[in-house]
Amino acid sequence: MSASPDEVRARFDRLKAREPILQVRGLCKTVPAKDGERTILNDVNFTTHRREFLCVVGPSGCGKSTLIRTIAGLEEASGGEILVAGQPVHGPGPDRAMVFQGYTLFPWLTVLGNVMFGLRMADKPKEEAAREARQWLDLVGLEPYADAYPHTLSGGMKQRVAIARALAIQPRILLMDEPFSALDARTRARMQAYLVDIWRKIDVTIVFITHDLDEAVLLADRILVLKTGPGEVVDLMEVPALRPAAGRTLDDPALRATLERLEGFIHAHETVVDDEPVTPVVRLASVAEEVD
Ligand SMILES: Nc1ncnc2c1ncn2[C@@H]1O[C@H](COP(=O)(O)OP(=O)(O)OP(=O)(O)O)[C@@H](O)[C@H]1O
Repeated sequence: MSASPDEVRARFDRLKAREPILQVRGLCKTVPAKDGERTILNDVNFTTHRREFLCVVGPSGCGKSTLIRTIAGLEEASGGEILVAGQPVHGPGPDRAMVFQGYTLFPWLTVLGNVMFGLRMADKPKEEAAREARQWLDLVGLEPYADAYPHTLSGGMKQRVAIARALAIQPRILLMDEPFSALDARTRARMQAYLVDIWRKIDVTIVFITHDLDEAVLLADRILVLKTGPGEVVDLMEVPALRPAAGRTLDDPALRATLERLEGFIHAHETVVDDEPVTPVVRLASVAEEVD
């Protein structure tokens, strides 16, 4: 059943009254090119609030990864600024953690060792780091696998360890760059449900890149829509539902309408980048259909 417009309005009023955690102001990114330079991101502006779940969508090559990597401090902005809890970003920091698409666990460390890694780097004593790491593993349902090595785990389990490892340093923002796109549709749907469950229990703001518009509509509070050539914001869309995922289904007419609007935006702004055709946006199954 759709949430009433008044309920949705009240929810977004509450969300926007929360402390801004991520402020992106006039962000530009240029890179050297044959004929001078190429603008990848142009004047990107948005604000994300505490405990918000923001999805970022846009056609291939529009600069989604560049945006999230610049927020992470892995790339330098060419102009503008990024503030996390009011502080300017000048490089990577413990207030932001990233989960990538590929499996990035350290293969020579156990699951527990992987989750302890950031805690040890932050000089936590070994026993305290192990105790905390076990709590994070418990949160993602993998405490029984603490002593296993990554190669013995399924793709979904590896990403749950990666999420636990990222959250263990207690970041303000969890940055996720297409974290589930290498997973099959069923596992992906389960991971979406896990992620929302975890996010509800902890104080973290999520910025989540996806190619999959269904995934964005099922997961997000708001969806940042980018276009290509150069990457610019075309909309910051509020998803008209009470909360992400649980109970959301694309049978809900309001969500269906949001999805259609998103598809319209993406198709209208799909373009040719550097004379190469752009890969079409992929849609996968809905959480409601797949989760057991
Ligand atoms: N350091 C760089 N030097 C040159 N070009 C770059 C650099 N970083 C990114 N690009 C180009 O900028 C564009 C945007 O790349 P980016 O990976 O951010 O897009 P994306 O929206 O994440 O793409 P996809 O959806 O395909 O993953 C691409 O055309 C890419 O080739």
